[in-house]
This record gives sequence, C-alpha cells and structure tokens, in this order.
Amino acid sequence: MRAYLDLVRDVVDNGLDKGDRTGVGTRSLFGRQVRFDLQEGFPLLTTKRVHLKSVIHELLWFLSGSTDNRDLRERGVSIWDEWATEDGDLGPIYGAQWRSWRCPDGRVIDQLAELVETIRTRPNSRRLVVSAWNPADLPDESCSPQDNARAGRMSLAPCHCLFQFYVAEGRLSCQLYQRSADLFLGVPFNIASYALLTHLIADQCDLAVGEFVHTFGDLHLYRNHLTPEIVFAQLERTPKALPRLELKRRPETLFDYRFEDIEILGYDPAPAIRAPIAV
Ligand SMILES: Nc1nc(=O)c2c([nH]1)NC[C@@H]1CN(c3ccc(C(=O)N[C@@H](CCC(=O)O)C(=O)O)cc3)CN21
Ligand SMILES: O=c1ccn([C@H]2C[C@H](O)[C@@H](COP(=O)(O)O)O2)c(=O)[nH]1
Repeated sequence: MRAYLDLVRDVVDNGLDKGDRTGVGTRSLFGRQVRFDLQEGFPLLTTKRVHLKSVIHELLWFLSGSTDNRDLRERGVSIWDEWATEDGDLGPIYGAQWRSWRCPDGRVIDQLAELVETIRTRPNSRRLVVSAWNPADLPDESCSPQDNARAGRMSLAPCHCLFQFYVAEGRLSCQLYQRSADLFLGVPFNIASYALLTHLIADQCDLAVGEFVHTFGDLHLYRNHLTPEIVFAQLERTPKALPRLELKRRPETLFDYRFEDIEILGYDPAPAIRAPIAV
C-alpha cells in the first residue's frame, strides 16, 4: 500500500488550498491514478486499521439495492448516519442506481445483474460499465442531505460514480472513476470496497482477479486532517505485508453473499487513527 502513502504525500506537497461544499476547506489535486494487483494481496491499508466490517456491510447493502440506513444501523454500521433522514432515507443513492435505474418509460434496469451476465457471455465486451451518476436524481447542492432525500433526490451525489470491468487471460480487472475523494477517510474504504466487489464478481464468473485501477478527479485532504496526529502520523508509518481475502462459499448469485462468506486473513495493521468527517 505504498501507493496510498505516495498519494497522501503528493496532495500534501503539491495540493492547492481550495474551499468546498462542506465549509471545512481542503488541499486538493485534480486527476491521479493508482493501481493494485489483486494477485499480490488484498489492498487493505496496513498503516492504520480500516474498519473492514463497515466496508463489507456497506458493499452488501449496495448490492442488495437498499438505500435505507436502518439496514446498515441494524448491522452496527454508522458511516451513513450524517446523511440520512430520521427514518433512514438516503434518497436514490448507489443501491438504487446499481440495481434499479429508473427509465423515463417506466422500465427499471438492474445494471449489476446485466453486468454479470455480460461478463459471462461476452467477456471481451468493452461496455462492461456501471454508472451511479444519474443526473435526474442528483441533489440540490444548496439544500441539506436530509432535505434532498425528503424531496426524492440523492442525499449525496455519487463519489465513486462510474466503474468498468475488463477480462483478459482469465482475469477480471476493475477501474473506478471517483470524481471526489476524501483521501484520509473515504479512499481506504473505497479501495477495499471495489477490490472486494471485483473478487465477488470474479467468483461468480469463474475468473481469477486481475488489477484494481483507481482514477481520481478532485483528490483532497480536508484541512482538519492535516495535523501531526492524523495525516502526518499516517505518513510516518511503514506499510506491512497485505492480507488475503478468502470467500468461504459461492452462492447462487452476486446478490446472495453474506457477511460470514467473506474472510480476511493475515491482517496486522497499525492502530486506527480517528479523524472528523466533513458533512
Ligand atoms: N466527507 C466524506 N467522506 C467520505 O468518505 C464519505 C462521505 N463524506 N459521505 C458519504 C460516505 C460515508 N463514508 C464514510 C463515512 C465515515 C467514515 C469513517 O468515519 N471512518 C472511520 C471509522 C469507521 C467506522 O468506525 O466504521 C475510519 O477511521 O475509517 C468512512 C467513510 C464514505 N463517504
Ligand atoms: O465513497 C465516498 C463517498 C464520499 N467521499 C467524499 C468525497 C468528498 O470529500 C465528500 C463528498 O462531497 P462532494 O461535495 O459531493 O464532493 O465525500 C469519498 O471520498 N468516498
């Protein structure tokens, strides 16, 4: 995970000060790319403990098509609390766009089910793309997340907004375009989440895993993370060997994985580093 620390160093050294929607302020760069060979291990940050339980539950929640924060809270995951209404509504965020993209003519498209079917039947396709960026459902940036959800809009615009798969030599690779990236808190979660998604889809399609390519638009460190206890403590740590991912069971479909099916072996990270989240 040296690549992650290099990104942090890049933003610290070369980023420009920039205001943002949350009012916190950032140091930011535009347009970067890193890649992880998933054969070399599971790309889970070792220079701080990442709460993988939240990552796994969040991905299974996206895959279930749910946008109800109560389903996450029931599993002890609170990472979406700040954006949900009191009854758990987040509006049509990832789960809705991935599994039930609404068309003007009333049709509903399950992008993930179609993706798996196309990888199986036409692995050479150059159209293995899923988009969460649905302009019709985007939030109004001048309203709160909760007011957007109440108006039937997304509470937060998709950050990991488009991804594409690629099959070659029996390996499945994934590239993500992330338009906006909170490098300290969000990105370690996003890397682990898409690496896991690639493993699950590869498992369903009888493929080995290839690479995860992570492409960034606005890549930023929030100003209140640029402290000796947070970002600079992270930069002083040395990466360790990566853990491995093991899937204990292959269910009927991509949508039937359970938390217990996913095991991470040999994860020996440095202690967690707490940081405030910008809402
Ligand atoms: N500013 C911001 N950054 C994000 O990464 C982000 C958002 N907003 N809004 C929507 C989701 C929610 N995500 C989150 C929210 C919180 C944590 C977080 O607080 N992580 C802590 C503890 C995690 C836990 O205990 O489960 C961490 O140390 O990683 C991470 C990702 C990712 N997204
Ligand atoms: O999966 C995620 C979700 C969100 N983020 C970060 C990126 C930004 O810091 C905020 C979103 O604010 P916008 O004004 O909509 O860009 O959340 C992330 O890194 N990963």
